[in-house]
Amino acid sequence: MLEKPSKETLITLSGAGVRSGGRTLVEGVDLTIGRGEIVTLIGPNGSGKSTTAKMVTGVLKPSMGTVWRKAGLTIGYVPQKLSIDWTLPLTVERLMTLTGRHEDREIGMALEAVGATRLRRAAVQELSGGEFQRVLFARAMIRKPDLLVLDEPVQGVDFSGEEALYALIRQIRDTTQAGILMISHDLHVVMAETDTVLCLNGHVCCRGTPGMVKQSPEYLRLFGARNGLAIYEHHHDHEHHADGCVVGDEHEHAGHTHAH
Ligand SMILES: Nc1ncnc2c1ncn2[C@@H]1O[C@H](COP(=O)(O)OP(=O)(O)OP(=O)(O)O)[C@@H](O)[C@H]1O
Repeated sequence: MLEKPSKETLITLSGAGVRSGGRTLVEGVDLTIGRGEIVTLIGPNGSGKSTTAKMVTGVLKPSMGTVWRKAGLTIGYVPQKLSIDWTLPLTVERLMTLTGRHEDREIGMALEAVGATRLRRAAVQELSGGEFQRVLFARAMIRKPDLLVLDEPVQGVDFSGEEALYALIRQIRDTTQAGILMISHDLHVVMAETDTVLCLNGHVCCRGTPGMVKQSPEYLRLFGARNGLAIYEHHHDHEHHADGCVVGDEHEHAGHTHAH
């Protein structure tokens, strides 16, 4: 019998890291994202999630290790924050064309794909957190990227909005087969469809598949049943100093305390 071909690799980071101003921001990151795969980065503040995402998007060059990208790889990026002048009137339609010219039809299709058609002529300033996030997704998807990088996509969105956004990410993955790299603002709860979770703290502390939320009484007790989410259980084989350094490692780190 023929073996099922493995998913096309979009990007591979091998031992990748960044040093800046004499500090190691993150190091030793091994990470592969294939077509249709969802990889989630978790870790405390300052643990190197954004730095790793920036190596993936190419905004930052690794100072150690390598980053390999499929030839012609297109990346869509949904930032954590968008620096726009909130005092100037700006419609959703205009926001979609700020960084590139797109036909009316393309804008319409991108907004429709994220369920935001009715927001086309709305003022960006008046959107709810979840609506704004959808519009940012549409803006990233308009280039039909092979890889979508989402920096804390559900931050500031309430529980039901969060579920709706995860459903949208799932739908985008299913329909476009884009690879997805997501930064989670939560240390324990990640999207259930996540194929691989990487827990960072200046380096990769642990990695694995998330456990199913429905099997976690602790989670159910806290939040009740929620669809589309899962608990990621941490299993680390090392301890950290108060500054985030691994006990037994002598070099300098930029991270913070991380309880194991
Ligand atoms: N351009 C830079 N120059 C120097 N240090 C930086 C730079 N960018 C980030 N850092 C530092 O690198 C470390 C990792 O930052 P990074 O933004 O990757 O963390 P993060 O896990 O995304 O944090 P958060 O959850 O707070 O967004 C932090 O200590 C940060 O202060």
